Amino acid sequence: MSEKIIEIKNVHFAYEHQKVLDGVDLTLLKGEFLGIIGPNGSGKSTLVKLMLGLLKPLKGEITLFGEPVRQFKTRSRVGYVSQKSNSFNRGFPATVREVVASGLYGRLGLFRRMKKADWERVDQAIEQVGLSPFAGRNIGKLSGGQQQRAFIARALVSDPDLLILDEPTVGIDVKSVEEFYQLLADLHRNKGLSLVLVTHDIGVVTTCVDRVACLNKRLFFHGDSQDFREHQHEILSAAYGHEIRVIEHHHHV
Ligand SMILES: Nc1ncnc2c1ncn2[C@@H]1O[C@H](COP(=O)(O)OP(=O)(O)OP(=O)(O)O)[C@@H](O)[C@H]1O
Repeated sequence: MSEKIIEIKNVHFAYEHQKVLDGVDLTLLKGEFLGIIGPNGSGKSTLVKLMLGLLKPLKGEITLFGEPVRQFKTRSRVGYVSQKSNSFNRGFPATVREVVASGLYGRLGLFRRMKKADWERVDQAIEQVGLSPFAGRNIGKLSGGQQQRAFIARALVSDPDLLILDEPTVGIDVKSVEEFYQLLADLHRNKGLSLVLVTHDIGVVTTCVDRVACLNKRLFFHGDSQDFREHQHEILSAAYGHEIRVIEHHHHV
């Protein structure tokens, strides 16, 4: 059987008195690409923070690479790009190379000097996301889509086995979004990376990912994207609470 990268069992969570997650069970196997969808405020980012051990469940268990997440120490195995990564101040004084290098600090310790081999890894990660021509440019002087690629490179520089992306395409134009999904599909296919993508783009989950989780406090669906496609109308109406029309996207990945 494939290795379980993430296992979430009967997880409940509340902020003060507001119940946000109610009995969620979810598994991510090695090499899987999971898309998490759900309406605004349905608990997606909270679930991601629980997966990362940044929040503690009220009830239930979460393991990462087979270890209880709160005790998990090998942080470099997990790359995380949060929703807010790209709300960067235009004047922020760091180059793409420096921002990407900061992804190694967790492993190296903030004050250890970067060696030549470390800078080579940085440049390799920058190349992987197609940003080599911008490596020396100030991060604030890139477009939103390019900045997002820089944050992916920062998450990739420690060579993680798992990449978690929380709504990474907010505020990015259609063409850059297409390229971005292409990049994720390549990483998934060619590097065997396990991926979790939180998105509002239902078209993407029906075309790019292997597995879909549809959340609104509890899971309304967790299964293969093919099954999701066949039943998406019922699943989405149940989870979003009203009839929604899915606009078909054709992502060429
Ligand atoms: N730090 C917090 N303190 C109190 N309530 C919070 C906090 N973070 C989120 N919430 C509330 O918990 C609920 C779930 O929020 P969460 O961010 O997990 O949803 P989401 O599905 O990621 O939403 P969106 O799609 O809008 O980003 C929301 O009602 C939100 O207002």
